[in-house]
Parts: sequence; structure tokens; C-alpha cells
Amino acid sequence: MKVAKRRNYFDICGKFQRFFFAYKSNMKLPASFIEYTRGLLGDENYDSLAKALDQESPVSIRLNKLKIQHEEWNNRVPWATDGYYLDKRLTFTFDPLFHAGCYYVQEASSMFVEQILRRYVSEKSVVMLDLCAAPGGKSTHARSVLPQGSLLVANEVIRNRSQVLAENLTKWGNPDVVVTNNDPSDFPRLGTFFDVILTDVPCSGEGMFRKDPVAVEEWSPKNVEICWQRQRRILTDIWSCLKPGGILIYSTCTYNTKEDEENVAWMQQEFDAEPLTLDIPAEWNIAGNLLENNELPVYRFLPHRTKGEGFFLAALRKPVTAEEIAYEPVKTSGKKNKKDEKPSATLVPKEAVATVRNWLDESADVDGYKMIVEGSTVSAFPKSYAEELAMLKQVLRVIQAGVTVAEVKGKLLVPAHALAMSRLLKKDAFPTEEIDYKQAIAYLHKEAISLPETAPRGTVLLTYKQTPLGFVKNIGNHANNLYPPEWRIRSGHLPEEVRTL
Ligand SMILES: C[S@@+](CC[C@H](N)C(=O)[O-])C[C@H]1O[C@@H](n2cnc3c(N)ncnc32)[C@H](O)[C@@H]1O
Repeated sequence: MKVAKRRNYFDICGKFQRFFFAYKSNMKLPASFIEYTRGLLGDENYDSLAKALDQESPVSIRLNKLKIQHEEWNNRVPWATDGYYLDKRLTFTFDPLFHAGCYYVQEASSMFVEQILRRYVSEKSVVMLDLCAAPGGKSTHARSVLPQGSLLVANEVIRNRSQVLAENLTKWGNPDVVVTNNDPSDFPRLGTFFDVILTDVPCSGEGMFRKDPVAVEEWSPKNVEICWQRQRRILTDIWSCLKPGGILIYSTCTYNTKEDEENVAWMQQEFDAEPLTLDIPAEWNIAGNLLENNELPVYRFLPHRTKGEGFFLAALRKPVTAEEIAYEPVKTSGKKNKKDEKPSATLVPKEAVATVRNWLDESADVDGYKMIVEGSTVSAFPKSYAEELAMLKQVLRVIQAGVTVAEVKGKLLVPAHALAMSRLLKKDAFPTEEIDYKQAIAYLHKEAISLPETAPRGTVLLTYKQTPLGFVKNIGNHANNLYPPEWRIRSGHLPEEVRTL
């Protein structure tokens, strides 16, 4: 479809007042949003959009192929290999398979990122940055789609959100991930480091109005202004980290052209970037550019045309002739401080590292992983990216790298919960006990579990529907629960009707 091209923002918001609407929405939307968006889309399209915003949001999930082997189900999200619409919302909090990382609850339109990755990032392994990554929808998705041998750096500037990001990526189970907690302005010292950068920037959130009433409350024309300017600052900071020939994916969940087309046109001009096109089946109903006299290839999801929320995406390539910028190591004063004189004492004996290595699955290319000992923990990280990790650690606040495999606690070597979630876990490294739904929920509440008399003593891996859920230490009359306390289900109320995958 061709929707009406954009008129001047202020013409529409300020001078041009309407008193009669062909369709009046039940959702209370800000008048200036209605005026502007009606001008942008045209009456007919705006009325359809308003109607769609009064419907319930579709529910969709993305399955994790590392954990669930599935035949193709009905109701697939057309642009995502493992994305599915559900008829009804599941009781996600009370579904053990959700906590085991078997699926991610993700809005369908935003799964479109997959199309760019499959078209432009499929041939060789890459180092990809997801700059604004929490809670991790697009990071977990990218991790499932990137070519084998790629490294994903997932960053989130807000500290507590970066913990949620780390949790979701841990549950997703792919070890080739680094999680950082930095402002975009911290990155340029890395030089031209990344082959692919995803900037799913903070935006005015118009596309989320139906799902999130707070987005409506927080919206204002002033906030739109703040957003597009902040987006340009973020893009300026991060563009210098993209390798020549590298790809930047830009996305928002908003409709206005200031944060969308105008920012993409600005990048094209400012950075001499090449906009990239995709061949999209017409029946997907994805809309294009809404700016007048502008043919930039951009991909817009409008809830009355596609089953999902509002979403915008464009991709640009950095010229291959662009300058390569070297990484700038941190300069030290030359004086050694006390901390530098001795490497920090490790609390992990060598034999323990050898034991831990045996917990990893040989069929998962464990030889490609280096065991890293820091303080009392042992992690596994891809050897081929050891140098990149050292640079990232110099420049950024790395909060997680690879998979934590074990921790030494006193004289004990305790397997980490992240190992239970990881594809690196050797299936027979620990005795396992299959538990039922009631026990699984008790485990996720971090309650003590009772295992059958026949269960072995010591560390036991609990599985639910044959999927690893986490470890316990079985001491006979009960088993101590090793589930991370900060991840436990906090709600004590179990709904009467529970719908699980
Ligand atoms: C649209 S959300 C990201 C959603 C995420 N990509 C996903 O798919 O789950 C934008 C993120 O940007 C972060 N953010 C806020 N201000 C920022 C800034 N100035 N620079 C970078 N990121 C910022 C927010 O905390 C938020 O997590």
C-alpha cells in the first residue's frame, strides 16, 4: 500500500485542528499524536490503525532450537523461522519451560530483525554488538540466527536492566556472548571493532501504545524531540566502532518520521552510509517510507496491516573505503600500583579446573573453549575471541563473558546454574532426576525439594519434560536448592488455570 506521505509536523500538530474524526478510538491517545499520525498516514489508514489499537495485542513467542526440537507448528510469524503466534496468553511466570529458556516471549513485528541478518550476515562468522539490548529479545534472537562461530556483545546502559539481559541470555544457553553495561559514548575507544551493530534505540514508543499504557502517558511532542536528538547522539558514538563494509541495523517502536525516516536519511548523509534493501513478499503487508520525495528503503510495521505492534527498521552499510580506526589501549601512568604487582590470587585449584572441563560436552566443540579462572569462578569462553575479550575488558564494564561453569565454595566445587542452562553441558556429567510440574514450580520458588529414596546423594541435575532446570544438592531427607535466589519466582499466588507450552 501507499500511505499518505508526511506533512510538516508542526503544521499538523499546531495549526491544523480537526473536530470530527471518521473513527473515534476507545483508547485515550494524546490529541497531538492523533493529529500528527493522521496527517502522516491519511484518514483511512489512521482510522484503521485506531481500530487496531482497540483490539487485543497478539501474543507471540520465539522457540529456542537449542532446547526444543520442533516440527513447524501452525501460526508461524512469517518473517521469523522460530516465531509463533499463540491463540491465548500462556501463564509464562508459571511455565517451567519458560524459565528453562525453551522460548522467549517477543512481540512479532520486532522479530523482523532476522530478515536482515539472514540476507546480509549469513556467510561468515561476525562480531556483532547489540547496543541497546535489555531485556534481550533481539539479542537472544540474533544469537539463534548468527552464523556459527560468531560472537555477540550485548550491551545495556542501565545497570539493573543489564542484569536482566544477562539472565535472559544465560537461559538462552549459547556461550558465545559477552554482556556489558556501558553508555554508547564508552565504545569508540574500541576502534572499528564490530562487523554488525544493532541499535534498537530508546524511542517515544508510539508503537507500544496498545501493549503498554505507560507509553501513552509518557508520550509528548517534546519527548519525540528529545528522542530523535538522543538517537543521533547514540548513532554518532557507535558509528565509529563499525568496521568498513559493516552493517548497522536501526530500529524503533515508534511511528513518527523524525525518529524513523529522518534519522535514516541523516545517517545516509552524515556517514555516507549505503541503505540496504530486502526482497519482501507483498503478502507480509509491510509498509515503506512515509517521507515525501524520499525513496530510502525502510520497513514499517503498522498494527492494522501486520499482526504485531508498531515497529520500524532500516539497515545501512558503512563504505568499504571508510577509515579503519585502531583500538586504543588504556594508558597507565607507568607506576605500578599494589594491585598490579601480583596477579589476584585464584581460589580455584588446578585439579578443579580439570574436573570442570569434564562437565562440558565434547560434541559441542569444547576444545574451542578456554577455561577462565577469576576469583572463585571458572568460566568457558571461545578461544578464538580471547583477544577481543581482553580489549572489551579494558574498555568496558563486562558483566558476563561466556558461560560460568563452576564456583569454588570452601572445599566444594559447585556447578553454576548457567552450566545447567548452557548448550555446553555434558548430558551425563551429573546424575539427573526428572521432576513433575508441582516440584518444578517449588524449585523455581527456591523451596527445598524432596527427591525419591533412590535418587543419588550429592549434586543432581533436575529436568522437567527432559529439559535441564537447575541443580540441587541431595542430602537424603531433602535436597538443597541451588537455583539463583535473584531469579526465583516471587509471586506466591498460583493462578487457578495455568496454561503452559
Ligand atoms: C527499545 S529498548 C531495547 C529492547 C531490546 N533491544 C529488546 O529487543 O529486548 C531500548 C533500550 O535502550 C536503553 N537506553 C536508554 N537510554 C539509552 C541511551 N542513552 N543509550 C543507550 N541505550 C539506552 C534502555 O534502557 C532500553 O533497554
